[in-house]
Amino acid sequence: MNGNAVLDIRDLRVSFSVRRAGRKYQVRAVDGVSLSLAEGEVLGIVGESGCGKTTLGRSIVGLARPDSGTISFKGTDMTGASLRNMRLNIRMVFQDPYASLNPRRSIGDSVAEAGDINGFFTSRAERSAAIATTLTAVGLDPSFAARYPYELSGGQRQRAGIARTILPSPSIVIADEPVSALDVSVQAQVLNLMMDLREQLRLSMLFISHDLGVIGQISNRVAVMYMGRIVEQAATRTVLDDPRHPYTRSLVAAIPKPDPSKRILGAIETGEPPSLFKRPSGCAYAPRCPIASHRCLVDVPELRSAGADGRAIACHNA
Ligand SMILES: Nc1ncnc2c1ncn2[C@@H]1O[C@H](COP(=O)(O)OP(=O)(O)OP(=O)(O)O)[C@@H](O)[C@H]1O
Repeated sequence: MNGNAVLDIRDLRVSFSVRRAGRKYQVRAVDGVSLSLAEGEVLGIVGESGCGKTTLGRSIVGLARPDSGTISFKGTDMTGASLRNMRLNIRMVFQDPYASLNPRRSIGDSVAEAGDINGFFTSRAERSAAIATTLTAVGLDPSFAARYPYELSGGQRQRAGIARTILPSPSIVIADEPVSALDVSVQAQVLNLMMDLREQLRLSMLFISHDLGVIGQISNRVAVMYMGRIVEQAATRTVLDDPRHPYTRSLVAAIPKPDPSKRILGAIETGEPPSLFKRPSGCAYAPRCPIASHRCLVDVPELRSAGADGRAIACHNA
């Protein structure tokens, strides 16, 4: 395992049994993912809808059961065992704060829930003070404790959703598309809040998004996912300035750039979007890839380190 990693994932596989047109399929949502997250680091996970990003995040917080592989927090494997206290160290912010805020509970009760379940507060006064401090930390007035989710705007609700994940203060936050459902005008405010909290609380973060532009603003490193696998991983600047995997190139090309000299050429995809029901036998990206060769149709490329900057790529031809 990586020496200073707070989170280390090895060969994680998560699949679902799905019925379609009378037949039973095994959908491999996460198909052999390995990654590590260093203390204080923000690792962006990017890829299009259905590539397995959410399933990866959910399995780390114990909401999806892995078929195999290991998930270690500071060196202790969390798969299998019921390690409730350990789970408090890793919390998840969801795209839709309604998914984590119970509409019938006050914001204060929702924010305190993990602390309540785990006997974190020794008195009512301590609990109220912790709620007030946490609401203030996410930019909400302490009076929001008495309100209900329907009384809040989208941005305020996501702030409350974030407050819920930092009481008690965790080591790692998994943020799953935390700004995608918000108006563009409030997206930057919530991203800034997450960056401030990361610094103040010394959080490590897995930041999941389909939008490489958003990931670029917030992450130190990026892992690009395609059909359940990581196809390229490198420092954020390296990925944005010099993407090598043809899929990463198409994602970077899709970020609007005013300067034509910065546009990436030769990144046009062909073919159908992927379906996990028809996984190609070789490289999963080959049917859409502009540089695919015969080998790509039969031989699945492994993620291999490529270059001194920590870059790894899974491509025969990049
Ligand atoms: N509980 C489930 N039962 C069956 N299939 C599932 C389940 N959860 C996810 N899947 C399937 O696993 C695949 C990966 O889904 P996942 O939500 O992890 O992808 P994603 O990249 O997060 O996409 P999105 O951004 O649309 O949420 C998809 O094909 C999805 O339909």
